[in-house]
Amino acid sequence: MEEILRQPLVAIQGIGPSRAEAFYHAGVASIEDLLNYFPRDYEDQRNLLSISQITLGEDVMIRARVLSSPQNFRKGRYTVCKARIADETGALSAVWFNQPFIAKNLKAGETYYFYGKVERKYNQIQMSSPQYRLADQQSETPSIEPIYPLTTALTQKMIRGAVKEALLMAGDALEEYLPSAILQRYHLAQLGFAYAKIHFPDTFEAAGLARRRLIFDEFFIQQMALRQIKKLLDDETKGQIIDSEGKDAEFLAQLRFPLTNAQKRVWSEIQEDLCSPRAMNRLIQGDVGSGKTVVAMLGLYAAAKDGYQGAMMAPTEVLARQHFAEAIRLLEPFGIRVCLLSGSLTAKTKRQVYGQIQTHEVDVVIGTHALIQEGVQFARLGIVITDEQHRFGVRQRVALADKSAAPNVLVMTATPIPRTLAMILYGDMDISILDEMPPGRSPVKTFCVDHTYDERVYSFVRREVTAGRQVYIICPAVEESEESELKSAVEYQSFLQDVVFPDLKVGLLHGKMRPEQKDEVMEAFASGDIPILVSTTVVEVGVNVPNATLMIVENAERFGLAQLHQLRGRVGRGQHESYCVLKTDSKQANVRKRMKILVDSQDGFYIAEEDLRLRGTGDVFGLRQHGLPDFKLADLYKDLDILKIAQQAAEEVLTADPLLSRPENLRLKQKIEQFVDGDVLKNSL
Ligand SMILES: Nc1ncnc2c1ncn2[C@@H]1O[C@H](COP(=O)(O)OP(=O)(O)OP(=O)(O)O)[C@@H](O)[C@H]1O
Repeated sequence: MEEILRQPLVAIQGIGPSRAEAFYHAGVASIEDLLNYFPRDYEDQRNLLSISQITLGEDVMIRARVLSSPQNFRKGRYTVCKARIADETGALSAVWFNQPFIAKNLKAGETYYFYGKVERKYNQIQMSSPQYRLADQQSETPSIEPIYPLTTALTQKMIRGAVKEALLMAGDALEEYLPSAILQRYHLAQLGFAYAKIHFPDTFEAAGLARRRLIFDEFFIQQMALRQIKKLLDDETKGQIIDSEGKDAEFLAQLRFPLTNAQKRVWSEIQEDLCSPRAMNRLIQGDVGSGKTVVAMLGLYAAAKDGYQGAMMAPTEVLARQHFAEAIRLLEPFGIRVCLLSGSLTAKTKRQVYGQIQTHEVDVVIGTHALIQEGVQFARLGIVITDEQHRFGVRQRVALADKSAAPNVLVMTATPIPRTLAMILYGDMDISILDEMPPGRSPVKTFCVDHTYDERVYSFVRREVTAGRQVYIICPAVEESEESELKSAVEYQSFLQDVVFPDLKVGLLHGKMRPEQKDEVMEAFASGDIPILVSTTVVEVGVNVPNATLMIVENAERFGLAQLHQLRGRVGRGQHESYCVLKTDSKQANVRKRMKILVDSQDGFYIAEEDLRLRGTGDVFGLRQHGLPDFKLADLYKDLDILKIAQQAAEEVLTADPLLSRPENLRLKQKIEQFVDGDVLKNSL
């Protein structure tokens, strides 16, 4: 029955290849796509008024005749198209901005329906950018009409007509697949009703119910899929059992500090996972500087001590080196053999290292992802530690689970993902949170200034350097072009070196440098040889130089809030008072607002929530990178309550029928499989 949904658009009467192509450009290829091409708004034609009845400031529908041919004229940066329109009770002007083609489409003497807001402008009554369509001769019943997002070759009329046909054709294919108990408990509309009414509602209430049901479905199917996958992994993986109970004392004794309570708690959660036969699949979420590295080292230590190998993958070469140095310091004293797999190794050395890994001559391998992904064979891999951007895909894990023994996987993230989002992104993982900073940290004092403060900022830099501290100066990547990113950091470094601080060493770090060069600079900065480092965001994640106390971010408006929070996290990592100066010349209100959030708060979770609130889910600190599935209707911020019931419902359905083997759940099961196989989750798998 559902085959009908997969039919191409040409199956719809009246849609030929060229119109199908126009739909294709709007992302609509099949009948199902068309049904899921939701209106962005509605026009309320029930509210058909005569011109004399109009209340200013409200959206209204009028039926009016175009008096004379519309005219285009320029006004500043805009092309304005203006038409006089009238009914029996009065006349007004309709105006459109930057849509000169309207002048050709609207015919003088014809009668149209116009829908839009009527306002008084320059002492004239005018309707701004109204939707319009030719009034049919036959008498029509007034209705609520959908307004779809348009692309150039499509009109509202074409889409409305096609959707009407598609709904008729789909008929039974939109049969309900949710158990009726769930529909009743959560007051959800039937699926068929939802599709019919989201497109052509009789009332706004019906449209609301339809929307709620379809948003529920988006969340529900996604949650069900993640839970199914988690369950599959839980049931089927035969994890490597690493018993570290009571064996960590000597490691802990060598640390220069006791673990924070949060670190202790998270470590014991990991220990529990490690000694269970089910493979660990855990995410550690910790704000910048909360001390994730030492927890990772404990994991590697435990694995090595129990006769397993461990791998830790870092997102950048700089970070891999830093972790490697830390591993040498913390693990080698216990006879644990550590090696670095880095892009800068010669092919010969690499082969040697591969051999050593295969024969278990090394216990812990630290590297960047590329190398680990090259298919390094481990003799006895017990634990894999990675970062969130490169978390093992679900598919990879399922594949690993198929083998005799699956490694334990620990994913670390410093991105303060709001909890609600974390549940969506990582619904297939267990989550541990490091919600405590090591003692002795004081907040990084943050200021936002414009270029008129340059001189003062330079003196501030000098003051910190004179006091023996170090400074980062971050330059933004400029407009996607890597060339210009490189240039701006390079130019600024030479300006600072030659003109402002000729007596001090100003280092330079950017992604285009060779790995050895980057290492050299990072090492020189870490050891204090370079007091001032001009860098691109290469230092964003994880770099740890506790003596650095001042960070200056140029063009701060170019960075996302969470990214700025990450960058700021490079200072304030030691005992000294630290500062962050956000430089921007932007006067835009939203930039000011965003900067103020950082000036006022140090709490990554709060910052992320605010970012989410200010921006909606459009591009919350690059969520795309996290593989967040695209929701068509759902908005993570506004629809949280629906997400919550979707989670409850998923729990309920799976508790009653864990394998979805009951006949009434058959369609649901198919839907989930389709979802997992299909495009929707592709990114996060
Ligand atoms: N319990 C602790 N007490 C005192 N200092 C600690 C503690 N744990 C970690 N540190 C120190 O805090 C600093 C930050 O730790 P680490 O680099 O592990 O942070 P992180 O969570 O990885 O941060 P980021 O996300 O910024 O990389 C390091 O200098 C580390 O030695």
